Amino acid sequence: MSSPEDSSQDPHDTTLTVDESVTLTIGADSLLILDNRPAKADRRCCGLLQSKPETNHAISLYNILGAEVTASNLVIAYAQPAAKDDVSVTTVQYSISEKEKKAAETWVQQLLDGAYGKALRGKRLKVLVNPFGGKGTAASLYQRYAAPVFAAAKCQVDVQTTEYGGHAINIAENLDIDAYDALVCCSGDGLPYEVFNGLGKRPDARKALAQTAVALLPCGSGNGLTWNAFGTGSVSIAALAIVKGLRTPLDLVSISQKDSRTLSFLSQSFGIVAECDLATENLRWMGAQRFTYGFLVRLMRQTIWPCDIAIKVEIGDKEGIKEHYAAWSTRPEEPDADSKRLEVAAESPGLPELKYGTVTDELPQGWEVVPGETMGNFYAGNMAIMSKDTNMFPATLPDDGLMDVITIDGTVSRGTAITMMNEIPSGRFFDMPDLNIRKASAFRLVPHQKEGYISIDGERIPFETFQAEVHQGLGTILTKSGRFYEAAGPR
Ligand SMILES: Nc1ncnc2c1ncn2[C@@H]1O[C@H](COP(=O)(O)OP(=O)(O)OP(=O)(O)O)[C@@H](O)[C@H]1O
Repeated sequence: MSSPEDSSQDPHDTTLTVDESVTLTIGADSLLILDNRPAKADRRCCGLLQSKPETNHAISLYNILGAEVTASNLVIAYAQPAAKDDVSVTTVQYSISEKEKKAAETWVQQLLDGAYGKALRGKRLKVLVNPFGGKGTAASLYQRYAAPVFAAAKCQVDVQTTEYGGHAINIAENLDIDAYDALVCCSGDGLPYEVFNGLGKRPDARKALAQTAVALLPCGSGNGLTWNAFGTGSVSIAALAIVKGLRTPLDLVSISQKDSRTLSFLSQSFGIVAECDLATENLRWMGAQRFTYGFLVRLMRQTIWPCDIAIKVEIGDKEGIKEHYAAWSTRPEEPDADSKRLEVAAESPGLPELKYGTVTDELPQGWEVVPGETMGNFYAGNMAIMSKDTNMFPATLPDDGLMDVITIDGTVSRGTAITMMNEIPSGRFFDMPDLNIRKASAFRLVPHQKEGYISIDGERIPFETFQAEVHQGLGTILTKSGRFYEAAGPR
């Protein structure tokens, strides 16, 4: 423990005493502040003696955004839990003498090491704001809830408003990838979809996708990327998670149709889910409720969406999928995995070849043909949570090179369909007998009808044959823990 008289700090000493009798101790998970200063007798307001403010408290290290020694103060900025789903930036400040400065500087480094762990400090962020995302409030949400968090964490921020549909594709395609650590979208999942595709269009696509992490400040209706990466729908909590975020590889899926090839990061759907997503655009004002409303309306009609489906199945049974999830989630962390991935991407920077060709090629050998005459719901997921409380694919993993493919027959009773929908938040949905689920590396879907909806990450693509193929760990996102949100896994 150091005294105020000490002029230097033992780099392993976790306690610093400042301002005569304030002790600051860095614990395993939190910073403890014990303020033993007497209340100032002259702190009077309107003739009343003010009580000493409550300053003895613990601040979670995760919430510490920044700390610095200025000319005569030690200043610590942190995210303080505010309303139920928010944090706000707060600072504490203690005066320090010239003699105490050196010790304080050493202690600050120790505090920041504990507060940031393996996360990069002072990230350089390119922020894209979609003025029309969700309910059209992305710009004000950013200013009010995210900007102060980034500023307190000393992130370098470059904000750009998207000016037209597809603008984020152009921005990502032409981005100076060495100038930024992450591309942060202030929108729904539509902008990250464009960003992944913009990075994917570059001649150095693989390098750009490995180098540039993508993150989402949740300003849309679904916000799947934020839920999976950070487990929140709050802009301020997501901003804190971006500041503390760890680079995490993410499988991306190539979608080919005729001669086009695009990338998907979240999901591909055909049938009831695609319609709920795409045919309810006029109900944006309802927020996420529009998906549930769309589902119930379509369910009452009990529609089927006939198609041919062939799947390159890797794990075909639920127990096998759970075992795979458990084994993958508990595997030891490979040291230097991120730098090795960056090296590989720099050596062969182009987009990976398609292993299974495109829809114009013969169906590859060994794919399982799934009956689709009475298809009700075809839904493939690359992430677990599609929107708040919609843990649709609990066994997905960020970079196992597999996507989870769900099929539900359109002839199941309405009662069963409603029970299935109600059991999604609890996770019991996964084990219901009418839910077929496979882990796959590729699939092809041929619609029989002339018109309908196919949704890729919530974006509409032409209603015609498409093929999907996973590329293991091709993209990069920021997550809180290097994995998807902990609560999402299968029960
Ligand atoms: N200035 C703009 N004018 C018109 N369209 C825009 C503009 N900027 C972005 N877009 C379009 O907005 C769409 C993306 O919106 P966003 O990212 O908010 O996702 P979303 O999928 O609409 O969100 P959600 O469905 O979750 O509410 C993209 O299609 C994009 O091209």
